[in-house]
Amino acid sequence: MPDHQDLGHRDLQNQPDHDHGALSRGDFPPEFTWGVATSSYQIEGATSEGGRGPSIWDTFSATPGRVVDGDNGDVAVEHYRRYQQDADLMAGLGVDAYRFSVAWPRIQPTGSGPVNQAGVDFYSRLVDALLERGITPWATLYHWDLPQPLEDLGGWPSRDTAYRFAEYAAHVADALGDRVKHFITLNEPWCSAFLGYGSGRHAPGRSDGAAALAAAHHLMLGHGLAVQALRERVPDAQVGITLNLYPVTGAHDGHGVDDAVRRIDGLSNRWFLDPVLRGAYPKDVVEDVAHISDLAFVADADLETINAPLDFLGVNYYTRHVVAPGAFPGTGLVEFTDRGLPTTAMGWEVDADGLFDILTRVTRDYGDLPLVMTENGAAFDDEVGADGTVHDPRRIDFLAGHLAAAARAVRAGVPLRGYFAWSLMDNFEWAEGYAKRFGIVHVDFDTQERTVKDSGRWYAAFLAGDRTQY
Ligand SMILES: OC[C@H]1NNC[C@@H](O)[C@@H]1O
Repeated sequence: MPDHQDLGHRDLQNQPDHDHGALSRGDFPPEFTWGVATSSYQIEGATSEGGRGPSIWDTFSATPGRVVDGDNGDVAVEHYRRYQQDADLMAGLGVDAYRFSVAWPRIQPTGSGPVNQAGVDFYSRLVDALLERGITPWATLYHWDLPQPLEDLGGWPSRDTAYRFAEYAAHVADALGDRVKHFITLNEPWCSAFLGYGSGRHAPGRSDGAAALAAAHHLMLGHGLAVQALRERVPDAQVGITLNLYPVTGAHDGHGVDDAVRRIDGLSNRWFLDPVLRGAYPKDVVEDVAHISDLAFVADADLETINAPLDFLGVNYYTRHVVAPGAFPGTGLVEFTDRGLPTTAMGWEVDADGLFDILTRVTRDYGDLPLVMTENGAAFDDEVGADGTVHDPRRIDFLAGHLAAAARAVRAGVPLRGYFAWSLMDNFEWAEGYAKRFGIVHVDFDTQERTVKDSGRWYAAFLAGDRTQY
């Protein structure tokens, strides 16, 4: 069991803002884990095969107007049947590890009850395919595909869903724990709760602030209960959670900007970091949300359960939040703005310094718990050229710049233990459908042909020890 002491504020060595130059995997600790990441609904397809039940994303993407071009994950990139080919792709890239997610509706089609053996068998085959190629499996238990029948019973705003999640975690541990020793309980509970139940931009598409706060709590409660289930069944496992975290910067230094930064840092980062790593909700944010919810859903022992000791914190980093007080200062309204930096196809500013800032902040404020970059990458509009190659220099620049920032964080004292590029291959980008390509491997969605992009070749060379400029 981990025994990380919270060192409180640490004086991390200051580093120059930009140290352009050469970079190689030798700039990271020798035991550093290098991988690629995906998730079940985004790549598997075969949504009605192998006994799989419907998820909230099947329902959401079938609802007109919810997903660009009416796209859905029914076919995706056919990973369910092409997993051997995809494992070969990963071996060709030279990755140490592969972060995938287990689809709850494949394991328990209704979200509870006995396991669906065909679903268990698929992930067992996938794990064996990885191990045969010397690739370490990292399994995310929940990457947003909640079984629809559980949503029909109340979804994450309902406390019972947390208990169903712990039961599901136990089934996965029993099925895969003999070979899988790295588990991530949840991917980005902020998205599941606030996009799924707050803004409605993600499944199940509800817009109810109080429900979103209840969902966030029960996701974190499910996390804590799942950690217990994993520890009991796989005592030698490394267990963590993945949070999408953002450095938050004021657009200017005028009146009200500090409060805008505090509010957004609170709701984006501390609302999850504090319960999971400190066992308490941040008091200032509790006040910020008091007009939405009195948090009556919090039971006495919940925060102790949520604050389960972890072996690592997964950090997903894509960009920084730049904020300013809204049109009516003092009302708590905040506007998101930018700094005029180049953006990715998602409209997210490319800001590698933000990676350094968030990693050093987490270590400074939350102690020396090992960190793993469980996602980092960029969407750009890639095309296969007449010669069959995919030139994506901006993605190479993005990856090189962010790896340099990660190396800077390591030199500053951040206990960074791994990096997973998002994503292995182009896939279903949620409400954006297939219009946004994050892969280092291109997929022709009509033919399913995979083509390693220049960025995939670059990553493979980097992993092979080549030095790269950035
Ligand atoms: O938006 C890019 C990625 N962000 N984190 C969660 C993943 O499922 C997304 O594809």
